[in-house]
Amino acid sequence: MNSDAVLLLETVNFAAEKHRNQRRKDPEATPYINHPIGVARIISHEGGVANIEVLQAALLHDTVEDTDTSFAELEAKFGPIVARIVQEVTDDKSLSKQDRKRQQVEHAAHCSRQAKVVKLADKLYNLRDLNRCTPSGWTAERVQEYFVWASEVVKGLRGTNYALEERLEELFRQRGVQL
Ligand SMILES: Nc1nc2c(ncn2[C@@H]2O[C@H](COP(=O)(O)OP(=O)(O)O)[C@@H](OP(=O)(O)OP(=O)(O)O)[C@H]2O)c(=O)[nH]1
Ligand SMILES: [Mn+2]
Repeated sequence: MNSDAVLLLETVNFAAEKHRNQRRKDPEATPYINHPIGVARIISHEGGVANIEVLQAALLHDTVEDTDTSFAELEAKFGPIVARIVQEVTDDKSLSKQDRKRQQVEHAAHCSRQAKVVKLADKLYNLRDLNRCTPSGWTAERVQEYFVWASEVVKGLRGTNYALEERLEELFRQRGVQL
C-alpha cells in the first residue's frame, strides 16, 4: 500500500489542494500546480533522478513559501527527509526581496545534493517559462535580470546533475549570460 506510486499521488494531491487558488503570472494565468508538477517531471524525465523523497520535495517545494503550509505539517505527513529538502529550498519571506535573492546565491553551494537537484529543476522550469512568455507586467530588462540572477544561483549548484546543468548552460548561452 505504501508504494512509491501511492506516495506520489498523495503528495501531488496535497500540493494541488494547497495551491488550488493560485495562478502563474503568465497572461493566461495558468494554474500554479503546473509548476511544481513540471519541476518534478524535469527531475525524473530529464535529470534521470527517481528518488522518491526528491520527487516529493519537488512537488511540495513552493507550498511553505506560497501557501499556509508549515514545515511541521510536511514533516507529519511526508516525513523528516522531505520536510528538510523543502526547508532548504524555501526563501525566508520575512526578508526583503533583495535580501532573499542574495541569500539564494549565498546558500546554493551549502545545500544538500537533494535540495540542489530541486533548485536546478526549479530554475530550469522558470527560465523556460520566461522564454515561453513574459509574466504580466514584466519588462524585457526584468526578464534578463532574472536570467543573470539565476546564473549566479546555478553557479553554486554545479557538479550536481550534468543533464540539468547542460540544459541550463544552453539557456544562459542563448541570453549571452556567462555562467
Ligand atoms: N517564469 C515565470 N515565473 C513565474 C510565473 N508565475 C509565477 N512565477 C514564479 O515567480 C518567481 C519569480 O519571480 P520573482 O519576481 O523573481 O520572485 P517573487 O515571486 O519572489 O517576487 C518564481 O518563484 P520560485 O519558483 O519560488 O523560484 P525563485 O525564482 O524564487 O527561485 C516563479 O515560480 C510565470 O508565469 N513565469
Ligand atoms: Mn518554484
